[in-house]
Amino acid sequence: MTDQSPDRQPGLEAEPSSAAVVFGDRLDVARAFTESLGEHGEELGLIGPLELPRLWTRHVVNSGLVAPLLRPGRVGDVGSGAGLPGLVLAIARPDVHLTLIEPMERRVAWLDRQVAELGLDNVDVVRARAEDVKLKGRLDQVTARAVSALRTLIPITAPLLRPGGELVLMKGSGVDGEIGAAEKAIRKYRLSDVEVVVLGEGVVDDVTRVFRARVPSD
Ligand SMILES: C[S@@+](CC[C@H](N)C(=O)[O-])C[C@H]1O[C@@H](n2cnc3c(N)ncnc32)[C@H](O)[C@@H]1O
Repeated sequence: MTDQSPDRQPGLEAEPSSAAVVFGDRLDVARAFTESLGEHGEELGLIGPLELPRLWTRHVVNSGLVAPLLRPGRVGDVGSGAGLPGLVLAIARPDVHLTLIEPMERRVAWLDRQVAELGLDNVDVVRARAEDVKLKGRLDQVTARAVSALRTLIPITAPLLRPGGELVLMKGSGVDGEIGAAEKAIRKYRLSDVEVVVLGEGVVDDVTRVFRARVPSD
């Protein structure tokens, strides 16, 4: 563990050494975001009262581990909430454009404020549900975390992808069961190259799992 910020808020997890591995030269921006989320997240209803002591590892580093799966292009993050993983990925990957799709007004206001305060020019925030957002068939990749089970998440995320686009959906240890329950949706949206990618081995104690799949190119 390293603690770069002796003034950090009481209760906020000290910065783990994995943060430097994941964020590299973007660590200062990730640190500013984490400190701001630690300071305001609970009062704004963005994180629960138990999250401060694990904010870095369970949320920020966990989200940032997905960054190497993104390709330069346009990525949509469905249900960004506090900015996980979308805003964190925008911090880690300034070469990728992130569109954060979030229906709740208060969360959208938080995301807009963070984009401005962190000086990010590769993010836009759209207040909408995934089902209603005017981005059908436009995105190269779609991410999501803690929005819903795959069997309901695939039908609201896959339509946003351009032909040949890719789902990059963060999931917990029950992902294999979710894939089984989502068989019908996987067939309906003709997903191919379905795999579970495990990220962070040797870097963090709790690995991150991603459901990755491609929609047809035609
Ligand atoms: C449990 S929170 C998770 C937030 C964040 N992704 C995270 O990992 O902390 C679920 C978020 O998804 C949003 N959401 C729920 N249904 C949605 C939909 N149909 N389209 C877009 N966002 C949705 C909610 O407003 C909420 O911010």
